Amino acid sequence: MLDMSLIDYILLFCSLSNDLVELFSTLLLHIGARNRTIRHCRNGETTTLPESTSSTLNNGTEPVVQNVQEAPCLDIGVASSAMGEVKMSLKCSVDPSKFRMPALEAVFKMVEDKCLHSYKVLPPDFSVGSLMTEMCQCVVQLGTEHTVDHNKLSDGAGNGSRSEDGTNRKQKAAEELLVSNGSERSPVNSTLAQQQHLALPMRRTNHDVTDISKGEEKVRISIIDESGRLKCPPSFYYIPRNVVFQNALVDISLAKIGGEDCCADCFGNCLSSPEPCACARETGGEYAYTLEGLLRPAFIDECVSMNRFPEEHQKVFCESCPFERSRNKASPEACRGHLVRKFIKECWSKCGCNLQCGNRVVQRGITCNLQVFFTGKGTGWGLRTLEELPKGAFVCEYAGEILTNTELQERVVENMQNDRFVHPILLDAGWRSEGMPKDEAALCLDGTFYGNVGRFINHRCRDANLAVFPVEVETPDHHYYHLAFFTSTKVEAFEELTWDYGIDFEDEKHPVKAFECLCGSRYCRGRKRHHPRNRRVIAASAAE
Ligand SMILES: C[S@@+](CC[C@H](N)C(=O)[O-])C[C@H]1O[C@@H](n2cnc3c(N)ncnc32)[C@H](O)[C@@H]1O
Repeated sequence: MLDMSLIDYILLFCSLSNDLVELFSTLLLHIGARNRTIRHCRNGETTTLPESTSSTLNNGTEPVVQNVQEAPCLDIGVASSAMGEVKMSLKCSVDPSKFRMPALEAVFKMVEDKCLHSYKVLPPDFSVGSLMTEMCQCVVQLGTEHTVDHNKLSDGAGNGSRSEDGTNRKQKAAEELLVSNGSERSPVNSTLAQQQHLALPMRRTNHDVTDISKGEEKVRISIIDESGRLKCPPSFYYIPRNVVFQNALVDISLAKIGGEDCCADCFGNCLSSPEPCACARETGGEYAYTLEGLLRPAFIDECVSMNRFPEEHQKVFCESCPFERSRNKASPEACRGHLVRKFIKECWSKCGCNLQCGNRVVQRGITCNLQVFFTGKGTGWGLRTLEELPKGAFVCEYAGEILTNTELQERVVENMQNDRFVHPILLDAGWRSEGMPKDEAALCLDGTFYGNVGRFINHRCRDANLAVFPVEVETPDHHYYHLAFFTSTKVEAFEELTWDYGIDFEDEKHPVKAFECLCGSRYCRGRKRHHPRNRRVIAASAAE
């Protein structure tokens, strides 16, 4: 359930604490000259109570005892004084004989746990305290700015409620806002376009809106729409690194890294030492990267060959395949096999080298000049490079939420109902070494709600210019790993970056084949097929 309003949060909060009286009266203390109160009942009714101009608000020292009804109501009050101070209060009915004030910390903790359990997708930094702070900020913002209706702006992860015509209201409102500011953003030529960027409806207001990463990456990542449509991509939370959604067991611990899995005795840059260190063992005794920081051509060429001619490469077959079970739980088909992938292993915290060591490329993050742009080719938004990139250059990771296969199944069903994209990628590249994991252990990455620029990379059949690699950084096993994109060929400035999702467009039951491919490649596998738009689910397997 993604359309939870602030009031729902607050109601939930109050239902948990079983009717708190003026719990947040300490948020902003002072006398109110104008009071506005909304009564919100758990049966869904909302009433605006008459505005009052009393000089005081009940400060909660006397419990306000309303009738303890079956559908308890919450009064949310905001009062402002002539001094410019604002006081917010929540009043709930309570049976005083049964009520003892709980500790505020305990209440916050309980609400946070409950929210996570009930609503599944929450910002990683969600807390009731920040929620209440945001509420205060909204009051101040709405009360002090009259030129822009901020109520219309999305503050969430693209999960705004849907209006009757099925569109996302928050998204629409953001678009309206952009249109209203459109004089600055009329269609532009590509030179101008580099400087003019589309302001996105982001969650916080105190960051550079022309940087889609919200300052989370070392480089600014601009976003642009040269088509003049003045639309935004569906909003999402930018995360530069993967985060566990809920149940995925990702064991990142120093104790798990044995002496043979790190190079504790190294110093400086491992690549300049005469002998390859222990971290190069995974890649056959030679480092995956060159001294120039590029992925070696042999790695790239093998990966490209795997994508083009999968039948010529080694595969493992599951007895009971988690991927097939996620496609059809009742009667899963036989496993189609998972390609045995070559892993890259980077040095990490237990190694003696430094962060600038040549064997630490992915963990240093994005360094090239990227831009999210509207392709205008029917493929939606895409990612391009603004500088020429040589073959083997690291571009970005595919970052997202780490889910178990079970969680993924639930999410796919939920989002199909809501007609929303999901972008999961199965982390199956290491299944050979551990046997086949159970659904709760099989991991995947989903960049739909929380993701980085990787979520904008479009598919191209066969001759894509990116190749994706499994990269071990913090964990020595192949259960959890990073997915990193490297250029598979030289890429010109302003060229779109693409990768081959590995989609079998002929496979009717495959959740991946949900779009008609418009990649434009001469090798295109999916151009002629047309699929219903409401099956827009992408589940590219890293092993395909
Ligand atoms: C991971 S997203 C890529 C970013 C996406 N274009 C966007 O606007 O957010 C994958 C979705 O992009 C679209 N897409 C990607 N590659 C495509 C292609 N070759 N042809 C048509 N649509 C494509 C499809 O709608 C697909 O579901």
